[in-house]
Amino acid sequence: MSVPTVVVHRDADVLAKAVAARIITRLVDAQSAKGSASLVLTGGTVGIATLAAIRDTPARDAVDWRRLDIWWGDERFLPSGDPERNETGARQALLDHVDVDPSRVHVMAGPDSGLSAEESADAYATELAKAARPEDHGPAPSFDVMLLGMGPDAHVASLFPGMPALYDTRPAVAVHGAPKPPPTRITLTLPVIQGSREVWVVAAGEEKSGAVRLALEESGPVQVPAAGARARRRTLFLLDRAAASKIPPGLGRIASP
Ligand SMILES: O=C(O)[C@H](O)[C@@H](O)[C@H](O)[C@H](O)COP(=O)(O)O
Repeated sequence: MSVPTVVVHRDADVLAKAVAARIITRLVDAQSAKGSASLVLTGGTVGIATLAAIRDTPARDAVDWRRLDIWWGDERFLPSGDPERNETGARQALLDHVDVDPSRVHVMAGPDSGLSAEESADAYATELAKAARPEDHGPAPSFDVMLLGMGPDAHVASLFPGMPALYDTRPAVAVHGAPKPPPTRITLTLPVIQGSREVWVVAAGEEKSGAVRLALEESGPVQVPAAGARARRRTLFLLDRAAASKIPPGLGRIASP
């Protein structure tokens, strides 16, 4: 697994715009090389602000949105269209504004599908397996970019410290009793996160600074899930100055103006 590289931006607004530019470039490169690309979205303020920044970037038209597979790292187990769903936020911020292929937008089903949370997670795992290629060497695609927001408790996706999902080796699982509402969620698990080509953890604000430090040190992923957010090829921690304020000197930090 790759050692994280840290890039620090002035504030949350510049961070979102910088991550947006980085995503556009990464998707264009992947599509040029392979003919298609895959992107895993996250909920949370930075995750959604990044999507809105992509929407507002003229260079977004360099991406062939029809040849992009869009997945989610986690989802709140709520009915389709619920404003609290990560899917709803992503559609409003970006997906409703670009010409995505609906068959390549892979949503995690909510209760209105008639599935339980467990059944929804199993259905997603099946969809992941169908999309996996032999060269991915696993039960899910080796995603070009997996975006992960991070909570002040160092959770990523809906992998919260000490909870059973962190011990689960299935690709996607249901979460009950999540400390961040709503309590019932669907999440990818660490093996799928770690099978990605690139993982980008995005975080802004002083309240994330302690979790950032723990995540960059050799912490255990059960207590510090973001410490398990490591990719096959490249792991980035894309932060604002406030979230980076407790990083020990020399820990892979590349400061930007
Ligand atoms: O469903 C969710 O809530 C997210 O997927 C979650 O993992 C989020 O990314 C972090 O909690 C950070 O959220 P903030 O950026 O809003 O602090």
